[in-house]
Amino acid sequence: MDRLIIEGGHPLRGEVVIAGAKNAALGLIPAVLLAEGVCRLENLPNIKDVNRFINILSKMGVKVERENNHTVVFDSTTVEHYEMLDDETQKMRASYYLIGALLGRFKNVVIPFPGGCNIGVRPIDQHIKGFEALGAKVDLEHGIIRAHAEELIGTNIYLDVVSVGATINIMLAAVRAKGVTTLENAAKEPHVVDVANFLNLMGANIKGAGTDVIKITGVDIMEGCEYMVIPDQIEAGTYMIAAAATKGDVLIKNVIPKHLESISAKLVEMGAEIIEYDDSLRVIGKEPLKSVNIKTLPYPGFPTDLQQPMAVLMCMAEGSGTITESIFENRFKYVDELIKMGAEILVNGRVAMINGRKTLSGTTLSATDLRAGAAMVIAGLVADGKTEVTELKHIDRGYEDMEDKLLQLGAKIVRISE
Ligand SMILES: CC(=O)N[C@H]1[C@@H](OP(=O)(O)OP(=O)(O)OC[C@H]2O[C@@H](n3ccc(=O)[nH]c3=O)[C@H](O)[C@@H]2O)O[C@H](CO)[C@@H](O)[C@@H]1O
Ligand SMILES: C=C(OP(=O)(O)O)C(=O)O
Repeated sequence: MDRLIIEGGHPLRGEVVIAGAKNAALGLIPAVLLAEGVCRLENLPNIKDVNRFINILSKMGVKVERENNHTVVFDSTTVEHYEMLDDETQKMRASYYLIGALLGRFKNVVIPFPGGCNIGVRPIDQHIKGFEALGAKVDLEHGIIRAHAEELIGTNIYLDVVSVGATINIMLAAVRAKGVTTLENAAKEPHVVDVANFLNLMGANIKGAGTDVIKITGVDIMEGCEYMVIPDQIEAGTYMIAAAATKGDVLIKNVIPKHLESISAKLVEMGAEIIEYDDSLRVIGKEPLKSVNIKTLPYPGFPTDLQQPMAVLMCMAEGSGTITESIFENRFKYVDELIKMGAEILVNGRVAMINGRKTLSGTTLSATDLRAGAAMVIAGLVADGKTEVTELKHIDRGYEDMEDKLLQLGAKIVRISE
């Protein structure tokens, strides 16, 4: 099993280029199944989940041509399969988008229940409610999801919870429904907008993505197109936090600063300096950092995917603060790992109270999930002595070349492969 060995105490300095967004790419890749033509996606992040999804499509009969590590051409015109019970499909969360895309294309789909980070129950009832409202019959038995529709018919759908996955999934099916679908209480994340923009370029008619009411007028034909994935808000936020935590000075390139406002605002409140440019951000870590209170919320609120790295930053600050996790009910498992380093964190239900103590001591840590893994790495960068991070399979699902990027920034980090 691979592990990272990190020698702490070296401020990050220099430039880092942010990859395409994992959670946008994972919506765009299945969307190519809706095109009667060739789609070319640029700026795909070179991460395990993306490569896994590309392989799944290839096994389904999509012709896949990799131009390079970040650009892939997909031709799904000859695909006939709507059943994908492969093991790989259940290893990732985003395989749930095959339901919307295959219902849109074939009115039929058979896939296993999706996997992904173990951060809560993660039901898909809102996805199913949406598909059923569009006219599909959905069965979930023995861990297999089967959905079928004679025809999909546009309708009004109100999501009971703001769900990124349900919003994108319902859009994927509704673009090929007859008539108009109005999706209310929709998620507004940048990746929802990215998938809507891609679908519109293919010929769909989606209005309102980025607001909480999305109107989708079904179309009969969608064509191939070329599209570039947006930069990863969460990867960018991770390096912003790492720069502030190590008291470094990092220019974070290829970002959309607007998508990072909630993170920039918290870092400034803590005392870091942020300079915004058109498509980059410079983060200058300052001493002392003050603790803050954070509540995770759907976009444009503070993203749940960054609360773990933020917890490490709050360990390095003066005073005490809280993190309230309002999206997932079990996203504090990583706290036990930080406590091994001497962190003072008390979790009570959805709230973690963190006493900043400005030092952590290196030890062996397990990346319990993807963003916990990022938090462990940042903890290693700031800790006294040596930290070893195991279970890198989680980090590899969502961060492109993390150790190389950190090495370029002056971190002392090495991956041991076994
Ligand atoms: C592949 C991908 O894009 N993953 C992201 C996606 O996950 P995912 O799509 O799973 O997250 P959702 O936005 O759907 O979940 C938000 C909340 O709604 C609940 N819920 C969701 C669907 C449903 O049918 N019923 C229900 O109750 C969830 O349990 C959770 O409490 O958005 C999350 C929230 O921004 C991010 O942390 C994940 O990185
Ligand atoms: C929770 C995440 O991923 P997934 O939904 O793919 O498990 C994440 O990206 O932080």
